[in-house]
Amino acid sequence: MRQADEFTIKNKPIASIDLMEKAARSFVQSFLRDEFDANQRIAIFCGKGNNGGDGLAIAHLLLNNGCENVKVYVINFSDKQSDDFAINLQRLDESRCKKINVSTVDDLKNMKADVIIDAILGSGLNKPLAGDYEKLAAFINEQNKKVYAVDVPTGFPSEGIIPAEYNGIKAYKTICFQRPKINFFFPESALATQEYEVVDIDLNEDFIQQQDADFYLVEETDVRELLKSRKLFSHKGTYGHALIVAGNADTMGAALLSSLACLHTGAGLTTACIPKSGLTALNSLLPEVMALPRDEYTRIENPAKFKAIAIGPGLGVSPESEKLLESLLATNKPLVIDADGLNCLADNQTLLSKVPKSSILTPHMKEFDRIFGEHEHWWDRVQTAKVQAQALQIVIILKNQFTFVCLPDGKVYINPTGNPAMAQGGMGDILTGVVVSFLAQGYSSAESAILATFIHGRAGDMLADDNAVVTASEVAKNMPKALKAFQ
Ligand SMILES: NC(=O)C1=CN([C@@H]2O[C@H](COP(=O)(O)OP(=O)(O)OC[C@H]3O[C@@H](n4cnc5c(N)ncnc54)[C@H](OP(=O)(O)O)[C@@H]3O)[C@@H](O)[C@H]2O)[C@@H](O)CC1
Ligand SMILES: Nc1ncnc2c1ncn2[C@@H]1O[C@H](COP(=O)(O)OP(=O)(O)O)[C@@H](O)[C@H]1O
Repeated sequence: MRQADEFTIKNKPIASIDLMEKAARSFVQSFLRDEFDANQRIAIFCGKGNNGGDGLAIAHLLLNNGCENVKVYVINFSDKQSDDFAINLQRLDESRCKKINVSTVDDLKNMKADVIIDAILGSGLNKPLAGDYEKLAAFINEQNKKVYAVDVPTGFPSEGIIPAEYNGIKAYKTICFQRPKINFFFPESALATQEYEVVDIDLNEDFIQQQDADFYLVEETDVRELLKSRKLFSHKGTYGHALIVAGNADTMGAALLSSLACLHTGAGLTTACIPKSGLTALNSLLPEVMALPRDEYTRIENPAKFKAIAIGPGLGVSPESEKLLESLLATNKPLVIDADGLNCLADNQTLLSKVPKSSILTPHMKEFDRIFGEHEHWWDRVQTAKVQAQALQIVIILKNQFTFVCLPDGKVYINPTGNPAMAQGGMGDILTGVVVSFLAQGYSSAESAILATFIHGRAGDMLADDNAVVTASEVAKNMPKALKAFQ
């Protein structure tokens, strides 16, 4: 973003002070949508870098928008100041805005505010908060007021490890510029901000898009580009035959859910390889799905006849499961490996090196750590996923509220869809069915993973518009509608 900032200033042409003004304008627009009471006491805390410069410009704009009770607290803990901060300070001095210089936290004894704007430190944070800054963050947090952070809460790193003992400002909302910070996608960010909103500040989009980055946020346009519509004269053979090796006596539901999702995502044929005890349930609940009774097998006869194979949901961890997995690994065709398939890999790490290239692993956090080692921080976990996807030449779908799709070329696609209404057992089984369905239909592993995570989440989002909770089978059944929205 810093490069985009510089590029925009050089090429637009726009002076950095005008870009700051634009950022402040976008912030104020969003802020006033939430906080429309013009009589509220608004305290704006400004550091002396560009984040603080934004804060000063925001103060000016709020006054011009009829907010009468705006007070600026200039945080004077450092002698250094940025050029644009200095320009905006001069502008503010010439206005009627009240300004207080803060040299120590004691200067804030009489501070009164209904709402606080945090413009102390932004993306320039280069070390953990300590000393006066740490005390100031604690003071602001103790006020128990709504805090709106400008671009990033003070003390929150935009990227890298988020310390477990987070000592920065706890914002009610962060209004950030042009792109979300990567760290907003990690669960630890909940310590620093309850929510975030991205506002446009007119940075040069072409430049941003051309940047060679490690992290990409999947957007609707990407999905629209990837998805192919069903063709005239196509038939079930056109859309591939998927095999799902899943289920056990007490976890047959997992196999049914994956098969249901595979069916509803459009695979031409779906076969479920399940224990005999599940056949009645399969035949009565999912008559479209074929069965391959599993009890007597420790390997699949003729796996080559399937275009795509998934293994794991509800499978159980046992020597038989491991043998089954091993036999599929030996075919050297990409597999989708989930749940107990992953647990078998964790139990027998020698199998990991046998995972065929372009296979897709779909672990949640715990499954991931069982295979690749414990991780204290999400940042580290995603770095490991990125490295392992490259080393093993596979796709790793690391699942969470925001799912990270790590590709063999080292790129990481962040999936923005999905919601807490989906936090219920069986949701991962659905994702497996969706992934294998796309794979069967001829999409590449990377495409299947990106499409599956996005549309699975979107199907859940559509349902969550009217429902507090959505079940896994509802998400599966909503896949056709979610897909249709992209045609
Ligand atoms: N990019 C964009 O698109 C746009 C960005 N804009 C805005 O600019 C903001 C970034 O501004 P910025 O680069 O001036 O840094 P900022 O966050 O104000 O910090 C200032 C100084 O603080 C210091 N410091 C750091 N950590 C510290 C610590 N723990 N404890 C104590 N001090 C610490 C450090 O000084 P140093 O340690 O190097 O002496 C640093 O130089 C960005 O968040 C956004 O609001 C918009 O205006 C326009 C478009
Ligand atoms: N709060 C949430 N927001 C978005 N997606 C969620 C949320 N909770 C769960 N999901 C999605 O649901 C799925 C859960 O997978 P998993 O934990 O393997 O479930 P299960 O083992 O019960 O099938 C993942 O795809 C995950 O992204």
